[in-house]
Amino acid sequence: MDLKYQNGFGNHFESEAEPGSLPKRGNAPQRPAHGLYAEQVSGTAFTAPRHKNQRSWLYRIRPSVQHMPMAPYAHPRLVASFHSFSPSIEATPQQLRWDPLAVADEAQHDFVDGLSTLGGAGDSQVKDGLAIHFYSFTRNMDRKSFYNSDGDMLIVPVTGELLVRTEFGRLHVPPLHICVVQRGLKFSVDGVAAQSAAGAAGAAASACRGFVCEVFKGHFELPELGPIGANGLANAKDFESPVAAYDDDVEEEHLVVNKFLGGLFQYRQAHSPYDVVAYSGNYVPYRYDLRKFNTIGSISFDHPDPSIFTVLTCPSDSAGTAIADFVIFPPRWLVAEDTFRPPYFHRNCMSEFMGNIVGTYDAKATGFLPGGASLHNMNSAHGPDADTFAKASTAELKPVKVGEGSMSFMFESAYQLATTKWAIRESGKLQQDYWKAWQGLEKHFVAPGPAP
Ligand SMILES: O=C(O)Cc1cc(O)ccc1O
Ligand SMILES: [Fe+2]
Repeated sequence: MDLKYQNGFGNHFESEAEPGSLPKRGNAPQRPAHGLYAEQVSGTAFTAPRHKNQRSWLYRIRPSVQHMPMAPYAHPRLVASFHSFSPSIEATPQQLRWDPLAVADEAQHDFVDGLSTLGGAGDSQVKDGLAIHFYSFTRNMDRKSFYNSDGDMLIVPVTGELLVRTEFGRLHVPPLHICVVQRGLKFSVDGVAAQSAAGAAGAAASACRGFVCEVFKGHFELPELGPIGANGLANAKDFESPVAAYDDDVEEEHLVVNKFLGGLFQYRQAHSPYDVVAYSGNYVPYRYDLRKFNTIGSISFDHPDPSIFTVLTCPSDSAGTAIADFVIFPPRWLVAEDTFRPPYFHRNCMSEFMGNIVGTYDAKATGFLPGGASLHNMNSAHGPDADTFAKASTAELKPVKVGEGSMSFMFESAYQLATTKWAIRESGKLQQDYWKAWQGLEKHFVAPGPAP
């Protein structure tokens, strides 16, 4: 798909779909060019520190405020309250793993209706916490648009190429890419095959599936590099933001769905939300190709912690502690000497939700399938399964490339994650025997005899 992008993470971008649409001076001239309306969208408080401050100016055909009254919008599988006593929640510290997820009646769903909450923590009302959703859809959103007042959404496609239409222009997001659409920005998620099938409005050729991490506070940032130095991990230059583009059906009626305080609301308007002819600013959606990640690892001994695979982090107020880290496990060389090379046995004070996009993951010989997921909640012990342990304990330690053609990811959070009833019961995909993955680990200890 031949779309144009502007590169750079957190840049102050400028883009015009029609030349001369941006003001020559300042942001809010008395009469913007071409009869456009100027509208600011804020991503941080007006008074946020300058290095954190995010906002964009949109030059659009009609202002966003021109719409009909809001009304509730029903959604069966979106969960907002993560207290253990909430009727939608079934929380457990048990290690959990799911076969590839699906939604039984997904044929009728678009992206918004096809969201199913797997779990989360915290509360959007006071802007702290996160939610993890699975999405699955076979229908385009057409003249339906979505914006989230609860937080930013990081979208990880597993099956199906996405075309994400936003107020800022369009992003092509196939599997092995991710995109982030921030709080308050309108967007529509379609399947690419469906979009390009002229005349077949609505129906998609095949199901699109993937995962969403929604963060209720702040925004995703690039992680600190510390002693790694000025380069490495995800390079800022590889993040791509859209160029301005506006709809040709700007005068048609559109439905807008808003996620607010955990619930959904809807309104109609007699014009497209994708009527932005030009924009400038640093609050702009972006995509990233995971294959561009510069993977760093041990070249001596020991297995480094997976924080070296952090693509993006949404920090909490506690330094180095994330509301959500987005971590990936790309193909990489393992060369460490005298080392148990796969992920170690561990008990983490952070919660680890993982998904498999493609291939096999080096800690699990079987059972963690593309489209599947796992959750090792705070303090729940986990690590290599018995087969992986047996193989890695005796493997010849020559350089090996692991995960050729594979990609798994993790949303790691400082919060305890409460799972939904949908995730535990209704999805029908929870593996009941996951606990057995570690039961084959044998006792190898032999007490040393008394000293001679
Ligand atoms: O549990 C997991 O599979 C994720 C993970 C990977 C790793 O290399 C080290 C620690 C860790 O939690
Ligand atoms: Fe782990």
